Parts: sequence; C-alpha cells; structure tokens
Amino acid sequence: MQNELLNKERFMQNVKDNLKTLYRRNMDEANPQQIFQAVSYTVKDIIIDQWLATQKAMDEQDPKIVYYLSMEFLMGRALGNNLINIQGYKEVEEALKDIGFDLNVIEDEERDWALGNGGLGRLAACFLDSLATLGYPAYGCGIRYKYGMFRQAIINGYQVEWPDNWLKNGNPFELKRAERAKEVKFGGYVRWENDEHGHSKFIHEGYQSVLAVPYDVPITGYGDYNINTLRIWDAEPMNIFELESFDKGDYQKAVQEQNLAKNLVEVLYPNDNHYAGKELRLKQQYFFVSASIQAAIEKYKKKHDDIRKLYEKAVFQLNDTHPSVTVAELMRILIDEEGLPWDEAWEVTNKTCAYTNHTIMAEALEKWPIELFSRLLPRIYQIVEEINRRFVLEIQKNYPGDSKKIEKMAIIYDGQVKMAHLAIAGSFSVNGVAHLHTEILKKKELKDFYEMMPLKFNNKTNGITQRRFLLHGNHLLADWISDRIGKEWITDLTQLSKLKVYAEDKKAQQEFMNIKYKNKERVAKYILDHNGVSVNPRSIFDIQVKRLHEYKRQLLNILHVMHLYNVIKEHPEMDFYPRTFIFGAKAAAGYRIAKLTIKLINAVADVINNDKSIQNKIKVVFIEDYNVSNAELLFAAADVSEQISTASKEASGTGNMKFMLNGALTIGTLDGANVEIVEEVGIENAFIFGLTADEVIQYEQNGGYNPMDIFNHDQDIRKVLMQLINGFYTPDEPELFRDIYNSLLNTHSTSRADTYFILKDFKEYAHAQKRVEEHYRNQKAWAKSAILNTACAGKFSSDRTIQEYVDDIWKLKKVVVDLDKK
Ligand SMILES: Cc1ncc(COP(=O)(O)O)c(C=O)c1O
Repeated sequence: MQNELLNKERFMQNVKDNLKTLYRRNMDEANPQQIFQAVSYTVKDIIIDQWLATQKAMDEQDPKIVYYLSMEFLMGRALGNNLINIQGYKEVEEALKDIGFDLNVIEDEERDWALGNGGLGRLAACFLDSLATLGYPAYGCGIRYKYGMFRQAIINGYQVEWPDNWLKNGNPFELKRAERAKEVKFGGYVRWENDEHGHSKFIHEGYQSVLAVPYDVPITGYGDYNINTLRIWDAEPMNIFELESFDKGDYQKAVQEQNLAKNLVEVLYPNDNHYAGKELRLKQQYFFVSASIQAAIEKYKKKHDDIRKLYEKAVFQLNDTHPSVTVAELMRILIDEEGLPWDEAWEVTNKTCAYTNHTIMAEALEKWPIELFSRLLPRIYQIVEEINRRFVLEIQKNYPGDSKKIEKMAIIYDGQVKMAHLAIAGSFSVNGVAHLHTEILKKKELKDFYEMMPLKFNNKTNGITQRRFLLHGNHLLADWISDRIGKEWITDLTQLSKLKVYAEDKKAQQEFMNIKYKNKERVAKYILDHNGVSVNPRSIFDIQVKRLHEYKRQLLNILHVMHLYNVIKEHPEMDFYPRTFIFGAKAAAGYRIAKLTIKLINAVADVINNDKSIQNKIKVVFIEDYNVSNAELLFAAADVSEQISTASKEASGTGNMKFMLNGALTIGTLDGANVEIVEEVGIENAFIFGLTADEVIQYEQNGGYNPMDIFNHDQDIRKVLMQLINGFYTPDEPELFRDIYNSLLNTHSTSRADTYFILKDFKEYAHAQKRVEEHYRNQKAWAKSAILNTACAGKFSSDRTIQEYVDDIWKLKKVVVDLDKK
C-alpha cells in the first residue's frame, strides 16, 4: 500500500465512521448501497489530499493546460477505477472480505456515469485517465446531465428506453463549486454604441440568463498519481429567490429563465453519429462552452495580464464539432470583454483551438439553420458571419474565380451554419482518429480544406486505457501478465510485446486459455442471471457490442446466424463447433430500422435457443443495457471480436482495441483502426474480409450496386432474406421485418439499395467465419493467436495517443507534484 490512509485498519475505521455520519448505521446494519457510499467517501478522502497537492503544484508551476471540451464523458463507474489507480484495490477487497462483503457486489451498487453515447464519449474518458497518469495538466469540460444515456430494457424483444436517473443516490465523488459559477446568456438582441473614445461597443440586451454551476470530479492517474479535474456544468436559474417581487414582465422572464435552467441539462441526446438538429442541443453546446471558456480565461487572468498570450497557457481541444462554437465564443470574449481588435483576437483564437474530426458520415455533420442560430445566439452569430466573410475572402484569394470552392467550404452557406467548417477555420490543428480515417478526410471529405491548409491536418489514432480495460476488467489476465513481464505494462503498454515469447509455449497457451475460460464462465453466469439462457463456456464466444447503427452492420452478423441455422437444420450430421453469438447495442430512440434490428436479433435468438434439435450448437444472446461496466466483462470473455462495419464508415473504433487487448481475435473489415490492429498483430491472427474502403467509395461514386443480382444467384442468401418476410421467426407477424428486407433489396424505394453493402460482403463474411471455426478447432494455433493479440496491443494505449497529442498539438509539460506540500 502506497498511501498510509490505505492501511487496512485505518481504512475500515474511516468506512465505519462514514457509515455513522451518513446513515447512523453500524457495519452490521448497513446495506450494500450504504457500504458503497461509505467506502467511496473514504476513497475520496484519500484522493482529496493528492487533488489539493496537484492543484497547488499547478498553481506554482503555472503550466500550459489542455481543456478537453466534450459534450460526452462516458466514464463508467468510479469506485473500482479509483481503487485501481491509487493501487489499493486488492487491499480494500481483502478488508471488505474480512467483514463479509464482496467488493464486486459493492461496485455493482454504483450506477454507471453514462454521460455519453459510445466511442466518442468513452474516448474522452480514456484520455482523462491517461492525462492524469502521465501527469499532464488537464481539465475535462462537459455537462452534468441529470439523466445520462437511457437505460435499455428489452421487452418482448423490443428496446424500451428508461430514464437513467444516475444521481438518484447522490454522487460521492463530486464537489459542487458554487463560487465558480458563470452567467451564460441566450437570445435577445445586439446593438452598438460608441464609447468615450469613439470606438463602437456591442451591447447585448433582452437576453435570458442561466447560471452555470460547476461540479468537479477528481480524475486519478495511476501510481504516483496526479489528480486532474473533470468539470461538469449544472444549470441553475439566476434569480431564484425573487419571483414574488417581480413586476409582470420580469415575472415572465424569471419563469422562463427557471424553465431554461431546468431543461438545459435535463438529458443527454441519445444519438450516436447522427445529428438531430434540436434547438435545445445547440443551447447545451453554447452553455457548457461559454462557461468553460469563461472559467479558463478567468484562471489565466489570475496570473497574466496579456490576453494576447493566452495560447501559451491554454489549449482548447474540441471533441468533434459539438463544442465548435468555442471559436466564436472565444472571439466574443477577446473582442467584447477584453477589447482586442479583430485580427489580434483571431490570431489568439487560432493558436488556442484544435479540432478532432470523428466521422465522415453525412448525417452526423452539424449544420444549424441561420434563423435558429441567430435567434438563440445573436452576438455569436454576428461573429460567425464576420469569420465567414473573411474566410471566404481567403478562399477567393487562393482560388480566384472558383465559386465551387466557396460553395463547398464557406462556414455559412445555403441558409446554414456549418460547424465543421467553423472548427476547421478557427483551429490550428485538425486531426482524424485513425490512419485510414485521416487519409479519407484529406483525400475526400475535407479535401478542399486540406489542399488550402495542409499543415493543419494530422492523425491521432485513438487509444484505450489498459487500467480500466485490463487491470480492472480482467484481473486474472492482468496478474498472469504481471507474473511474466512485471508490472510496467500498466503505464507502458508497449511492454506487452515481451509476451510474444510465450505465444508458442504450451504451458502459457494453456494458462491463457484457462483464464479466457474463467472469464467466459463469469459471462455465462451473467447471461443466465439476466437472460435466463444457459450458454456453454466451451463454445466459441463471438461478440459484437457497440451502438446499433446500420453502418456497423449488426444485420450482417444476424443474417449470417440465420444462414448457419439453416445449414445446421439441413445437415444435422455436420460437424459444427458450438458458437455463442453475443450482441449488445443501444439504438437511438428515433432510429426505426436500428430498433427493428434489435427485435430481429431477439426473434432469431428465441427460435434458435429453443430448438432442441440443434443440440445447442448455436446460442444467440442479446445483452440488455450494454454499458461500460458490462463491457468490461464482455471484452475479457471474448474469443471473437466482431468489427464488421462497411469499410470507410468507422472512423476508428475503440471497442476493437479492447477486445484485442484481452486476447480476442478480430473478424473484421479493413476499416478504421482495424487496419492498424492487423498491421500490429499480423493478418494471420485475424480474419479480414470484404470490400476495402477504396472499393466502397468507388461503388458509391458510381451509384452503388445491384443487390438483386446476388438475391437471384445465391440460394443461401435468398433463403435467409425470404425468412425475413415469410414469418419464419415471427409467425404471428410475418410482415414485421419487411422494412429490413426492403432496405437490402429496395423493391419499393427510390433511395439506393443495400447502402451498407451487406449482401455484397455476405459470402466473404461467411467464409471468414468458417476460417474462424477451423482455427478454433486447433486450440494451440488459436491460443498462439490470442496471446499475440494481447502481446501486440501496445500501440493502442491511450497513453500513446495522449503523448502524441501533447507532442504535436498541445505542447504541454508535466506537472510535478510534491505530496508533502498539500
Ligand atoms: C459502452 C460502450 N459503448 C460504445 C463503445 C464503442 O464501441 P465501438 O468502438 O465498437 O463502436 C464502447 C467502447 O468500449 C463502450 O464501452
């Protein structure tokens, strides 16, 4: 134990004291939730000292700070992760065991902090972990949604959304910082008047205000750790006390402001890779951006007079376009409040903002109608107009007479404000999130911007934290690795390459497969408890867990399962290695075809799991409410990782890396970071199939392909497709899956058929799955590949990603914390 407060007796004494103060209970009277709270407060007490020390060191060393601005932080649970990072997990586990409590059960009392949709939000969480571990000064800036990502229930095979009241029992780790509250203004109008020097001054009037109130959460790094801060903003009304005393007009305004504050942070929009264009969403964006930028500038000004040098002490990283209004908000503060002339303000802004692009999916691009944008943010809109005017002049200078360029690149065009264009124009760095993705940005999606300003563009392949997704999620494998190569991998994942020598070692292979087996047993129990389905841990665990999206092609997976079922029914004598197909996915609440796909998976599961004649050769399981916590269990238990997106569509993926780290073999397309995974582990240790990104792009440019050719010529596919519309899986509702059938063959619609090339890739996918089976039958060959997957995952640590951001974009220095100075 590193920290004296982690001394077993002392720790438990503090837990007991906390139980008394919080609940007036003794240990033997407390329930697991109360123990969870008391343990968490005890851990927070330990962390607080280091947190103070880190803040103090930051104050003294006055380093440059990265502000990671993100609408989403998909943190998962805090207690277990904090214990891991302060290196007290095993000690606390033992201490609790001594008094009859299981730490796993206590951990289960914590609700996930699901302030995000999927990959993008989880990336932000991994980055915070790495920043703290590496000792770089950082703030995560986001929103304290009252309701996070919805809880998914499966009722009669359908997804039902339940509110995620994650704060119901309170959050033991957060600190309200009322003294740091900031005013954020919406609506109204702008006029200007001349000041005493004859300069025009903008006056914003008739607006509604809310008070942004920050809650700070400690982010523990691993080991001799720094503690950084995640600052999430809550909204409160400005004038809460004075309702009665207002005259009629003001009363109305006060009520409106109360409602605004209440609605603003009520709920996270549950769309992944899809822009819904809701006014409240733009309000949320401006709300947390304005509060965060105000706070950053306030911090800077405490120590520095010259606002023109802000970029020496602050960098704002925009996690996708969601916070790109930062560019205009910073300009507003620099011009209207700090009095800088436009050119100087623009230079500061351009040296302080950096933008990460996360997708090329057209439906994810944020574009706001001018009417909405200017009504909600009148002064910000004026500034965006001027940024646009000057940017268009620059385009004209570079491409005289080429109006097409303006059409494609302007920030305001066709009645819309294009947020990606604003982010690119206002940032000094634009990065993609995997090599292939960045290349597609440069060659296709953002080609014009790249050609005009090539130096801005760079790649930062995503990463994941090994602390949560191996050390915490897979204790058995973590211990096995540490026994062989020491513990350095925990903070230097490239050390895993030392495991390569064990790939052909019989004993190591057996141990590795035994660990996998135990993790599969753990998931089998989870499935029995949650789904009431019994699965065989000796079967191949083939897992696809991620958001449900057509481009991610869960449909390809389930159509293939339907095909396998047909084959087994037709050839009962056939030798087939038992397989458990596990799915987990939330669909956006309004995404009809995605929700129907969930129903299809469950309908297929119902039929197959209850067909005794196939002797359990296939089981299909849909994990309800896929989230970070059950993800940790699933990654540890996977034999096969399904990464089968239509090539070119998945920017990076991070689930793919988590599976690899835990020794699963990838079946996948050459998309996103899969390309780099295969580069690291070798194509012989993965199962790659399907169209390449170039081929997909070619087809798209030529108007697609004709899936009817495949339907007409391929009997297996035809049979599966007919089962979608002949009631094979839902005899009471034979037409239920007609829309899925139509999306593939498009017999009634004018849009392109099989947009995601599912039928085009089907045969190759089926063939790759055969190769999976053959490989698995040779347990030694499989074990070798599995060990190599873990051994070659070193590149995919978010520690590496963060170091690259630091070296190439942020230029930060580490903060050295002296713990005696707290
Ligand atoms: C809960 C959750 N959702 C979504 C994702 C992203 O998955 P993918 O990269 O496969 O889209 C992850 C990644 O770990 C996750 O834990």
